[in-house]
Amino acid sequence: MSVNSRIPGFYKLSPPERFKAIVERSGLPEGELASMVTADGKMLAIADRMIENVVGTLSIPLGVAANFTINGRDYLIPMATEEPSVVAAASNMASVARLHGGFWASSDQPIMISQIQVVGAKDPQAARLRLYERRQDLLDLANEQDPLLVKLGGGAKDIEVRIVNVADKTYVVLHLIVDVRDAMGANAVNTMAEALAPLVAQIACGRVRLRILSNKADLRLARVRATYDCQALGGPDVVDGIIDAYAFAAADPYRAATHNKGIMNGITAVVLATGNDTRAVEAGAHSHAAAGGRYTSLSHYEKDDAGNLVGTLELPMAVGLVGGATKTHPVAQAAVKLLGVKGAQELAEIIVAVGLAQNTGALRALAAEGIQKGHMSLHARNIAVAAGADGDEIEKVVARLKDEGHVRLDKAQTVLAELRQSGR
Ligand SMILES: CC(C)(COP(=O)([O-])OP(=O)([O-])OC[C@H]1O[C@@H](n2cnc3c(N)ncnc32)[C@H](O)[C@@H]1OP(=O)([O-])[O-])[C@@H](O)C(=O)NCCC(=O)NCCSC(=O)C[C@@](C)(O)CC(=O)[O-]
Ligand SMILES: NC(=O)C1=CN([C@@H]2O[C@H](COP(=O)(O)OP(=O)(O)OC[C@H]3O[C@@H](n4cnc5c(N)ncnc54)[C@H](OP(=O)(O)O)[C@@H]3O)[C@@H](O)[C@H]2O)C=CC1
Repeated sequence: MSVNSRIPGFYKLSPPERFKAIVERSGLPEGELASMVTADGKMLAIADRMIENVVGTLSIPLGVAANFTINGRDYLIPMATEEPSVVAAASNMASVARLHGGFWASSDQPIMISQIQVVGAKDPQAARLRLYERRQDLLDLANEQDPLLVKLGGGAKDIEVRIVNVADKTYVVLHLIVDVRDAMGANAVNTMAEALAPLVAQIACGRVRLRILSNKADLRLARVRATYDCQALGGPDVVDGIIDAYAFAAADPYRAATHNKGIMNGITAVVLATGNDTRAVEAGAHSHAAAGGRYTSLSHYEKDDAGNLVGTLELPMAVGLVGGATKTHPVAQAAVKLLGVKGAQELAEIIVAVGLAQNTGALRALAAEGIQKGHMSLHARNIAVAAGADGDEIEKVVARLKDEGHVRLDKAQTVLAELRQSGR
């Protein structure tokens, strides 16, 4: 059935009114869409302020990874993800890393880059130098936009001016380099870039087009290392298998994409749980993986003298504690409280530690028993539910699927039918 999606002023309705409108337009029974609107009134009101055209909320499971020690301190780490076995794998590797002191992490100052694109400058090379000559004026104007940030020790710190050539065009691109302290910083630096645009256009004798941050936040790297005990991982062959898996990802972009997806399983889950911008972090990660001109592994693995596995990971980590959904979503606020973090850099360090643990967990499984055993046995619960199992039936179906080694929907449906027929 086709739906007429033109709804003038849809955004002006309340969430219940919008829901009524989409039920009418969809032609579906209300009951089939009712799960969209299960949030309580308070949460619905919060959601309605967070984004546009809200009808309801989507609950994503929130797990807490155990066993993490980072820079000598223990953390309970909230992770929001829909994917089974992610939290288990992170907790598992954190307990192995713990045997050698856990994760050791560090991070750069929270520096973001905002880009101002100038088009039509007749003398781009000279324009570039004129912009450098006015560096202090530009920084002063930027800092007038955010006195609080400056008071906190942040603010615009420097400029860089690049020439970008595309076909027959030349753009003069000014980078405003801003210390955003405990913010993710997008809004803060975008405000500065927009305020600077007229002066930049005047100095460069061109016209400004884009004024927006770069998600290639490569001045804001977070890094982590951990030593995983050889025996606890399963022995020297597993360690060698992990190193082979890493070498494969380092050399082959097809494998690197999956390898890095495994890292992002952990990273995105913590970024989301803390109300941070998952797309910004993901864009930063993948641009970093391709920084050398060829897409490759974000992590590295090697052996120490005793044959233990040493894992390292380094990537941009633009996360904050003061802006975005971190301040407006009650679950994100609770997640930040549970972590007990004092600043954005500490949060960034925790997130990369989870990314490394997640990556090592997946590689260990791949190098040892294969991914399906652990992942699919935890996924079996989803399959049982998808087959229609309810209450006690779920664990019974899961047990049969695992015993018989087939975690598949058709098998789950057959098992469920048999259970119901036999009345067990
Ligand atoms: C799932 C495990 C850990 C089981 O592994 P296991 O050896 O059966 O676990 P165990 O029963 O010996 O328990 C060891 C520890 O794991 C944790 N653990 C164990 N079970 C649970 C559970 N049910 N719930 C929560 N935590 C669990 C827990 O910390 C536990 O310690 P304990 O608490 O007993 O002292 C293992 O099979 C594993 O790590 N598998 C890999 C899972 C994975 O990586 N999933 C990601 C999804 S696949 C993907 O998207 C990415 C990928 C794979 O393509 C990336 C790539 O290719 O690189
Ligand atoms: N490409 C991208 O990634 C884009 C992302 N976004 C979105 O931008 C949002 C993040 O922007 P962000 O600038 O972090 O958010 P906010 O603008 O909400 O927060 C930053 C502001 O908070 C104030 N502040 C208070 N205390 C501190 C502190 N300790 N450290 C730093 N600042 C402090 C500052 O001054 P003051 O109070 O004076 O403002 C600062 O400008 C996210 O929701 C993201 O999704 C938006 C556009 C593009």
